Amino acid sequence: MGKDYDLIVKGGFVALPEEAAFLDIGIRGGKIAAIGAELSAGPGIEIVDARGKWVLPGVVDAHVHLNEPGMGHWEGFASGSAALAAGGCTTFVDMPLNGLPPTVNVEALAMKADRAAGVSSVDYAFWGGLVPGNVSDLQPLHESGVKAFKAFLSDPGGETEDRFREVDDLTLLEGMRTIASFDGLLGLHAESEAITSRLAEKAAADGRTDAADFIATRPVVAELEAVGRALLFARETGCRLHFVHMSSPEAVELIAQARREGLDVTAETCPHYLVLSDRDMERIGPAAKCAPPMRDDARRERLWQQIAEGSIDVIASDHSPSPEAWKSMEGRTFMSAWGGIAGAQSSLELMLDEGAVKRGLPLPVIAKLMADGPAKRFGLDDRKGRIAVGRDADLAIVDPGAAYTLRREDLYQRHRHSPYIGRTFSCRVVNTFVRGQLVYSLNGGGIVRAGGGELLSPLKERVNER
Ligand SMILES: NC(=O)NC(NC(N)=O)C(=O)[O-]
Ligand SMILES: [Zn+2]
Ligand SMILES: [Zn+2]
Repeated sequence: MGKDYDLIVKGGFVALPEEAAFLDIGIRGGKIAAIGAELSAGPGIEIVDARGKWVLPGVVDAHVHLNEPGMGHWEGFASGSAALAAGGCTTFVDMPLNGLPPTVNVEALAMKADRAAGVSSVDYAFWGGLVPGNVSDLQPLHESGVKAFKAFLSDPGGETEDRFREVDDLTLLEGMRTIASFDGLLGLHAESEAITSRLAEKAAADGRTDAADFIATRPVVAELEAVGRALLFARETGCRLHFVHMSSPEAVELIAQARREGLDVTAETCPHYLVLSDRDMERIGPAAKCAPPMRDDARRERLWQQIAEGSIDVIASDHSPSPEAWKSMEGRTFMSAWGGIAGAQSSLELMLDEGAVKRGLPLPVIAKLMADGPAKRFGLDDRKGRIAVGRDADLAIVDPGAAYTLRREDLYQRHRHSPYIGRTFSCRVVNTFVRGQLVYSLNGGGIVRAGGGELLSPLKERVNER
């Protein structure tokens, strides 16, 4: 007779969907086979002692930019997935931009899948892009397994000719009609190009280049206008929408209202909008630059309330790395520095520290925002997102007593800048399991199993055979 389990994670404080409790998790063949108070450990079963630890479902980070193909010198699937694993993430969904070519047709998708295969340490899926001129590529991309489409309403930035571009209103409308026709999902970077670009021009003309000036070029109203316009188009087309990196509680409220009216729409925010403010952007400098910018403390606290009220569906890192030179004030200004936070490794620890420890949010709430919520929204919940029998054994084990101060050398990403360097965390990810395999061990050598990640929606034969 075969053994009941390959592995038992014993005695941890386990975040189930509805409650957290001291439980054992039995794992067999990479899946969760049993959850119980005292699972019996027969001969040959490996035991992981999780007493005194928190056991959470592995984070599903639905918003990262790992930059391959073409921009692997900025990040890459190996280094980016290592940082994610060290932060308790077991699945990511990679954005269609910042790599070259951008993922706006099936050919580009196949190139990206090639680069990730055998390289990523955690499981993954892909976004496709909606840009001017590619509406006819949306259905083929959908059939090739992209989990959602991304469009920018404002200029995504970057300097190359063939970079990802923002949509005009007609492209957005027609794209939404097409995506609705196959019941796909559209994710939006929602800031008004008309407002932000004119304010940026004026600032440039006046020689205003510092952090406060940058923040002033991207006001809350620019987010509200873009969200409002997209919701109007969603009413018109029936397209399902996901608003990425919402920075203001006003925008989250607009989305919540639309949902009450029956629209199929979700809101994402990121740890940086919850733990950093506009003042922190000024204090930290370009490592804390992103768009939309961080807001004032009152808005930040209101976002935490909206989390407690259930108005926010997804927390994602928006890990958008760049070389150090792009984040330096040498030869640059805050205004010309790269916009993007390279914080993937810290997402779960930030949410646990600031959410669970400081604000008393239950672990299941954090688990829902960081694993179950994104898994559901991005169609990965057949395998991912929960600690439940039958799901993949993807686990993040956190030591709630392992306070530490983040140093550059702790980071696994390619370029070691982060707005959180020097920050003291009250807890730390100690082990990350993907499908029952230990991938990251804080005290046992860091990344102990590289390159074992799987593409969750394999490209069709047709694509591979090209
Ligand atoms: N080109 C980017 O990666 N942009 C990202 N940058 C941010 N958020 O500052 C994003 O998601 O918009
Ligand atoms: Zn964005
Ligand atoms: Zn992004």
